[in-house]
Amino acid sequence: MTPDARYAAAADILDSYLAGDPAERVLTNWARRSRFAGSRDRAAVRDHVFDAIRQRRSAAAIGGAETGRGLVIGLLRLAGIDPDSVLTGQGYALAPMSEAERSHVATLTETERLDCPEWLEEDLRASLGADFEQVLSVLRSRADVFLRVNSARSDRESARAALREEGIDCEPHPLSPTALRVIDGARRVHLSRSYQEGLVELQDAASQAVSDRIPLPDGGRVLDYCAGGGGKSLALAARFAGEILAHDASPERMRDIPARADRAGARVRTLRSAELDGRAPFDLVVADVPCSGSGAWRRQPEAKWRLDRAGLDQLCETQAVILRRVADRAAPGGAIAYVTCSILKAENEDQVTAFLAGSDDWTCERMDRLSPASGGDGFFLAVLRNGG
Ligand SMILES: C[S@@+](CC[C@H](N)C(=O)[O-])C[C@H]1O[C@@H](n2cnc3c(N)ncnc32)[C@H](O)[C@@H]1O
Repeated sequence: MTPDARYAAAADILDSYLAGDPAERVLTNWARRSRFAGSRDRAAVRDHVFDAIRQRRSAAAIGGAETGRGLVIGLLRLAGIDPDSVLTGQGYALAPMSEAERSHVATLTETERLDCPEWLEEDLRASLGADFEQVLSVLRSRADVFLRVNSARSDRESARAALREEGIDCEPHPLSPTALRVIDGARRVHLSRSYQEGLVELQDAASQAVSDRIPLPDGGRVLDYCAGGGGKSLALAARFAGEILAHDASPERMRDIPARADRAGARVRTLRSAELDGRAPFDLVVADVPCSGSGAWRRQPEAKWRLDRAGLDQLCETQAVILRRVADRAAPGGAIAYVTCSILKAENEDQVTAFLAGSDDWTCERMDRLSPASGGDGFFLAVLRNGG
């Protein structure tokens, strides 16, 4: 495909996304239909699509329309590329710009320029304070790919050298002693020996930093209550000699955990909800709760535009319920590690304050906020201790 044809394909895919289809599904269907598209074409089209979604508001304003075509014109202008050089009408390129499109000039408001959802501006300003502009700007860019070195199997420099031999170039990242940022060869990671033999896992650097800061008990029982695919469970297992029990309200989300744990040589056992009471109490419960994902909008930009007030309120309610539920399962003297990948106070500090107000036996031992400006996703961690 020519570079112009890739932009045309992105415009079509963006039209379906704007009509309500998940971008990932539209991309997969497009790739199936487009046998002529090689792996480089697919990667480039995908990048255009997700770049446009990350910058949806500013690109629509600069492009003159919230359509696939408008977003592509806006995206090109934002990148300093003359749209006339791409919308040529030749071959499979988009049709040339009309006079109205060519002469469109937009003066963007600050929230448009920062791709901030209008309705959430006040909450984000209150949550981020002086960092509002910097964090929102960072969230408009692509996320880095990070690996976690499995410290039970290797050290960071040896893993880095093994990856280099397989054509994957990495550098250490300051957020965590196990974090490697992939500089080149990210698409080769899944097939690499280092990955398949459990030397490294894919995990955001800030997610690793959060796991590093969770205080593990000396022995005893650890429950990962919202385990999902097991990212936190596996990171903790590398530092913990005992068994980690993984649970999720949707057990199908944990289906990859046994294979991932085998690869890493980790002791992680999945539990069904009905089995929880029989294993309680726990010395540590990790509650990596469902949240807005606002700290990870770089990685999942669709979530930014999908979120609304009712959805956020519902998430906050679920988080409060989970906190109360896990508190009932913690041992005397035990801890809860409350984690979100949100940058919103309502899901972070406000949840901790509300929980402590209703729970005399509990205190907050530490609170950490990891900003997306530090290179990884935005995360929040509160360690709550039961005085017993
Ligand atoms: C942020 S994700 C977990 C990510 C995971 N810990 C990791 O590090 O890869 C939140 C998870 O919470 C689960 N969940 C949602 N509501 C829940 C509930 N009421 N109880 C337990 N898990 C829940 C979701 O299915 C989802 O997998």
